[in-house]
Amino acid sequence: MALPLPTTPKTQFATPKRVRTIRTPLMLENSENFVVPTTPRSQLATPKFSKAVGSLVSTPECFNTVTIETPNNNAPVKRRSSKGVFDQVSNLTVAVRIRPMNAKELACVGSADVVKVKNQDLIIRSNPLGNSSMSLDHVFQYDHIFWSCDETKSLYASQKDIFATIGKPLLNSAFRGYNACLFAYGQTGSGKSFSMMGANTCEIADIDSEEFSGLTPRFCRELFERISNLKSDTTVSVEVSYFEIYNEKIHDLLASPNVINKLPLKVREHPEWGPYVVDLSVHTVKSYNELRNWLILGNKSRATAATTMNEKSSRSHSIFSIELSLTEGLDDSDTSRRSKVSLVDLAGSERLGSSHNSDEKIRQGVSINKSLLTLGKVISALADHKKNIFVPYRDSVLTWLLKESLGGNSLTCMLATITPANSNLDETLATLRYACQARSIVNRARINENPHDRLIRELKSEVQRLKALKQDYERHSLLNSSFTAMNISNNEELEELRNKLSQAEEKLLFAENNWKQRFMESTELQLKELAESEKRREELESKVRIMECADKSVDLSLYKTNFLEELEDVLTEEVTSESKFVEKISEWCYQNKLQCRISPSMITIVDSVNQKQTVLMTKDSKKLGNFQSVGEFLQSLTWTEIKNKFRKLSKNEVLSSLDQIYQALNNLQPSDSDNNLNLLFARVNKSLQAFEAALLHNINKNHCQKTVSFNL
Ligand SMILES: Nc1ncnc2c1ncn2[C@@H]1O[C@H](COP(=O)(O)OP(=O)(O)OP(=O)(O)O)[C@@H](O)[C@H]1O
Repeated sequence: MALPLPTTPKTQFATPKRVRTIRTPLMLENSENFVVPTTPRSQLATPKFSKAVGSLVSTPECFNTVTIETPNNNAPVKRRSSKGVFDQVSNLTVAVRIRPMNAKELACVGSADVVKVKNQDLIIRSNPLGNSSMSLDHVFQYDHIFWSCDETKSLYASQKDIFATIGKPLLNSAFRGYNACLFAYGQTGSGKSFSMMGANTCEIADIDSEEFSGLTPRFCRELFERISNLKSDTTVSVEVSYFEIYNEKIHDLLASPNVINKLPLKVREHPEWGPYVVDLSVHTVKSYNELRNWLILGNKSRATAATTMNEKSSRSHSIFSIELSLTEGLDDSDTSRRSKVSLVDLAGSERLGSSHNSDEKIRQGVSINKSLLTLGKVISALADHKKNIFVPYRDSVLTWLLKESLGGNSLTCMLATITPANSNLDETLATLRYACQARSIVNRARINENPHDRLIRELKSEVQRLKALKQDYERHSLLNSSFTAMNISNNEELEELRNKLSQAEEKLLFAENNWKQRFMESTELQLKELAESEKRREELESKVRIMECADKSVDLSLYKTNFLEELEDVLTEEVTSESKFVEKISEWCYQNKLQCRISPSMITIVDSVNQKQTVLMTKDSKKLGNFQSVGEFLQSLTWTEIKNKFRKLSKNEVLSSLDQIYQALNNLQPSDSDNNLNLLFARVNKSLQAFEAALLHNINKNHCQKTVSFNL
């Protein structure tokens, strides 16, 4: 689309603040191909916006105004570092894509294409005072500018070109073990989803179409192509997850249908791996087709809402993540690397006021803006490069989750999408300035690998480097063999190099041996544990076998017991002849008022009235059968006279003795706290009382002899 021919401004005007103004001769311009300044780049650098100078410039008739909006030259330039903590320190790669004008934009009264790409410059022409006779050109520079407005022109950048320029380098990085992130930023309808996913994100044919397929499917396709070309001893694992952030809430786009739309997921931060989504479903994929199915499923689940700008405009931020793990080698010297790739399609960045939305959409817009607003704050804090500046990553879910991708352990690319229509000029300028600022962000990426692998890899590359140097020197010294003086110095350097090389080789050998040793130790330990658990498993299995066997073939009914039956048996057990004998004797004694003392083997019968006693053995029970009655049997026994050694006690004496015992017990009463002793005393007391009662009850008084006898 041709730019309108600018006419020379007649009056002085104020250049917008924060931009440096230079003057371009108007004579050199034409409507087709206007010319941008040929000033060397270093001179064109614009100071940072925050420190930028505003100036009032009087523009002569023959000049049009050009503002250079590229970030200042003090921003860190791309650099690599093989030493130190980080493997790669580099600025965010920023690319801009311009889509063709759509029917609606073309139909606008006075519609015009205000975007022009010239060499490395992106030029936006504006009429600051709404006056078509005055124009202001904003010149921006980025790492890549993709002009996708007319495919018949050579400048045209197709989906394939875009992937080749910004997608492939990230894929290369992922295979080397770096985290990577690609995010699309721009106003609604500017082509973010088209660039990231394709024309129609829910159809296989479109996702795979050579013409329309976007960055994400191309990335995944090439990922599996490369995997298929890897060495056969490489073990690969690919896991994918897909979620959206909608109204600051996270929804899993790949969760099973019964989980979907349930409670939003939460973000947590792991000290080593950074922020992550808790309980997000992760799916292992073995082929591109499998992965594409998940991608389409996720795209279908995305929340969409119509806006005035784009019928199916997405109001959510979506993040598709791929985790790639590679282990090379099948023996003890294998090395493994892993990387996480995040492909992010942000929601439209336009200001809320520019779309006429319902309340719900305004609410969505507020949340979307919160995330994008925080993204803006994060980008400006990171672009500032001041030490200890606070970066508000945690102020929104989006920035928290993108923390590693913005100024962290990741190689990151931002794709800013814009429309060429003059009706979107403000949004376009805002997007481009945002993108400019993002260029200053410096990421510090590390290869994600185990420390041993890292050490060995670094030493190997050092050995390679030194070997190459040594060969160079040797070749060099051969060529110059005729120059003795030079030869001497070369020899010295060669010697030094040899030393360095042998030291590095020694270190490498040591590290490899050390690693092998540790590997063997841990393998041994694992084998031991395996053997232990195998043993336990066998024991358990054998127990199970025994139980199964017992269950099948042993008749346990024989061992069944019935307690009540057994008790009954005990109670009804046949009384032995001896116990019957003891029973008969004691009964007879009781009836005839004789004392009968029973012990296990003998019975002593005392006739206290006649002062006689006899002893019979229980084992003589059979003798009872020879007599008519127990009395007869007892009379047949030998009775001996009782020799009374004890003085007979009077009742009073007995009672007073008991009183004394009670008294003593009272005096000896233990303390309240000694429960066991108290219990014992209570029992003694009770026994004494029982004894006393028994005495009184069984007393026989003999008034003639003034004696009492106790029948106990
Ligand atoms: N480079 C392009 N070439 C042709 N058509 C394009 C291009 N970029 C975008 N479009 C078309 O423009 C329309 C809007 O694009 P897209 O849906 O990608 O915008 P978006 O920025 O993702 O919007 P939203 O923020 O609402 O998601 C679509 O119909 C898409 O096909």
